[in-house]
Amino acid sequence: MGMTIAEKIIAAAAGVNEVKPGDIHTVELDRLMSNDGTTHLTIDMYNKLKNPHIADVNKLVWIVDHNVPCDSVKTAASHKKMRDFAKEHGIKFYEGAGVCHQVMMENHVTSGELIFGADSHTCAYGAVGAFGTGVGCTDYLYAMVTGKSWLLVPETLRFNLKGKLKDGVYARDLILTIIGKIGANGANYMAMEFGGEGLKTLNMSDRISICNLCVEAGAKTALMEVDDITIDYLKEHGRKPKHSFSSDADAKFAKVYDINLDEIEPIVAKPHFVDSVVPAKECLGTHIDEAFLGSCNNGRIEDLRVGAELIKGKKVAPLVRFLVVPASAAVYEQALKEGIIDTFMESGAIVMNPNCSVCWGSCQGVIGENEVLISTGTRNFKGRAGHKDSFIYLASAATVTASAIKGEITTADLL
Ligand SMILES: CC(C)[C@H](C(=O)O)[C@@H](O)C(=O)O
Ligand code: SF4
Repeated sequence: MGMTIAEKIIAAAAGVNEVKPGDIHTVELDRLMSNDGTTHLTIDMYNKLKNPHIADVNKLVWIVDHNVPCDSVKTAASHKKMRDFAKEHGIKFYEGAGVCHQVMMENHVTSGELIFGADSHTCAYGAVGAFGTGVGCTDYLYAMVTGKSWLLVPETLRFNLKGKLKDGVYARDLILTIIGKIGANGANYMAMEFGGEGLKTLNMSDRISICNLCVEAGAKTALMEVDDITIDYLKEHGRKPKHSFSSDADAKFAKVYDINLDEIEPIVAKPHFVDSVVPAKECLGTHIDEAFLGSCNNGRIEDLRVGAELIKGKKVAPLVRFLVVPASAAVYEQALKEGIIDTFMESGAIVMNPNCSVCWGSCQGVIGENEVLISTGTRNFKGRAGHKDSFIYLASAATVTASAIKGEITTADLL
């Protein structure tokens, strides 16, 4: 029987020839990422084990990214716990290097790997054809101690991409459209697989943005076919694929969607759900207090370029805060070289260090009561960016930047 990409990766990690949805398998994990959101809890549990040990320290990558630099005495204590433990055990450790998923993509992930991350957006790694999935710290600890875990083989939703996105329309608009179409529970415990001719028109940054957000439709993981764009990206970063899987012609999908990229328009997700999507044009004129360009979804150099091109020679609207936060130190450096940071500074934007920033909403840039934020972050749940009575609209880098310039929601073509 034919298999999907998710099934092939699980079969390889379980050391069996064939798996099918609903089977449960013990799997060997390739990598284990954890960040400052929960690692202190993992360490506390680890210290209570009867026989604490790490199966293979080389699999572990720990990243301080959510509250960087540290914003409270409480956070300082959990960061110190993480740092000390990483040092004692020789765990690969990053702090200030950027948002965990971007750091993982730049430095570690390769095609065909099976990766657990103690973070829900670990599905981003599907951009290079790796099975990444988010786990809680208990599952993380088990995997850390044994090097293994178990997986229920998910069904797969297949998205056949056709055509090409129009000018001024971005990957972010595409994935918000898909989430709006299938709903926040539309892919619960399923793999979302992307392929087709249209995929070849999307660069690695687009692919990361698409896979990253699939968890907002409930997906267990997201996966893209490995192609020349994947191989070139890996080569540029000094890596080779572990496996280059694509689905068999007779693979079984729970459902197949044909998506015509030419039909996608700029989209906005309205407060307080990621699937509350409408064409951005329906939100024109909505007053904003703050705009955020950053996060693991849209803080890459490609996103900053889009924003910088729009804002060059213009100013952020009076009394609006525009926070620009590169997703990694590497992105920041590249933006400096290209004069992009200068452009943002000249416009009156506030450029911050690489971190989760407003997307996480408990470190910097939090919004107050009744305030409105337009954001390239991943979530717009009530209170996510600050006060419980505040409002978040999600959109592409272009729509966010255009809105920062206008002081109200607008699209780039209307500037
Ligand atoms: C802190 C972390 C556990 C959390 C997640 O799992 O996604 C965060 O990154 C988020 O985006 O809400
Ligand atoms: S940038 Fe946002 S979505 Fe990404 S890891 Fe940080 S808090 Fe989570």
